[in-house]
Amino acid sequence: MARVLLENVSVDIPVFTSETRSLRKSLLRFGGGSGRLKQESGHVVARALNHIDLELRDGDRLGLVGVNGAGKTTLLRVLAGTYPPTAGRIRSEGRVASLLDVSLGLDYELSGLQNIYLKALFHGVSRQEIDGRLEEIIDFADLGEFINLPVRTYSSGMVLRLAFSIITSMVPDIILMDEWVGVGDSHFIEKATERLENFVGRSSILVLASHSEDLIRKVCNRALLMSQGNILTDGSVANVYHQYHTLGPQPFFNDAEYLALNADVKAAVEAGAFSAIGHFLLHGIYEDREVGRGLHLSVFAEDPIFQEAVARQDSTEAARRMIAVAPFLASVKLPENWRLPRNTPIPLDFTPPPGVRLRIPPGVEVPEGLELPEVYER
Ligand SMILES: Nc1ncnc2c1ncn2[C@@H]1O[C@H](COP(=O)(O)OP(=O)(O)OP(=O)(O)O)[C@@H](O)[C@H]1O
Repeated sequence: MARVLLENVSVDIPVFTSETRSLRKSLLRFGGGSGRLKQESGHVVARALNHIDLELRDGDRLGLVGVNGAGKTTLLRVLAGTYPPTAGRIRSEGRVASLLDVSLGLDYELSGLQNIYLKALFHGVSRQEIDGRLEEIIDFADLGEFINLPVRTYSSGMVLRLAFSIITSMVPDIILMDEWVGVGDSHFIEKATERLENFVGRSSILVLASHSEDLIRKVCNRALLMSQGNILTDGSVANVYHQYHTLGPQPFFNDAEYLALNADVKAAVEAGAFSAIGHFLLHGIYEDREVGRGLHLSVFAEDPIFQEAVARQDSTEAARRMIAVAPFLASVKLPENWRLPRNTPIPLDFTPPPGVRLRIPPGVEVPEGLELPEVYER
């Protein structure tokens, strides 16, 4: 039985570059520390994962979905044990095979044959098990006489073939992959794809990060929508993509929170009538509802853009307006460390109802000379 449990896991990565000094200076100048780049005891660190809770069980084929920099690879590295969490803890039961850096752990001075033992032992495979699979590993790598020569004499494609052959000969419980590995020339790729499918099929848990929706839909039965180091949604692949395509990687819609706040919807979803996001786009957005994170749709009562979209029954446009305005509402709680792009448009055309205050969210810059309306908090 395989199982993985992440509790409140955060990862901060120190950023050491020649720019660091000036980066530190600009952080000081802009009063930095609230966003994804923070100063910690004189160093600049990037928050790559932010308070992640996640449980994986037998049968999970988890797809990691999100834009560049969302935290997918970092999450895989934490699961692989390459990045220790800065905070929180991980418990994992089962043998892990990571296809993130397949050639990691090879010694280039040793022969291919010696490396088979070295790398397999490194992954916790016993000598006896390796003996039993040796012939098959060598056959698959198809390196001919090179198997007895030092790996430093191999081309990069040959190194990958050897490493791939060793890893995929294992029988792991948990497989970690960043995109579907493609190795070697076209003939080898064909062989490798078949081998990879068998390899994945034998595992109990798969975690696959990919920008290919087709691949995730084909391989996975569960998905996470990640953004800025946070998990926004954990649910079925269909729901995650539905949300990703309509709302984008925004923090304002979370299935669990929407259902907890709207008991009637929860009942309908449990009865199988809708998914949470499906209900929201078909019905919820037209009603005065709590969306989550302190966002209530009644704040759009006097907004012509939102109301016109609702009148046209254009839920996508209404949702777009919602996510353009929501970060600027003082009552909306953004995830910790959430930071918007500097040039995010400020919705100056939005008029809130009396008593509702607006603010400039972390990360957004007010263009020089722009007078903010009265409703913005200073
Ligand atoms: N080695 C590193 N040095 C500095 N920052 C890093 C490093 N690795 C990750 N980060 C930070 O962590 C964030 C998450 O990166 P990660 O590589 O996990 O994203 P991703 O979702 O896999 O992106 P992509 O789709 O581009 O592969 C990045 O925005 C970056 O700020």
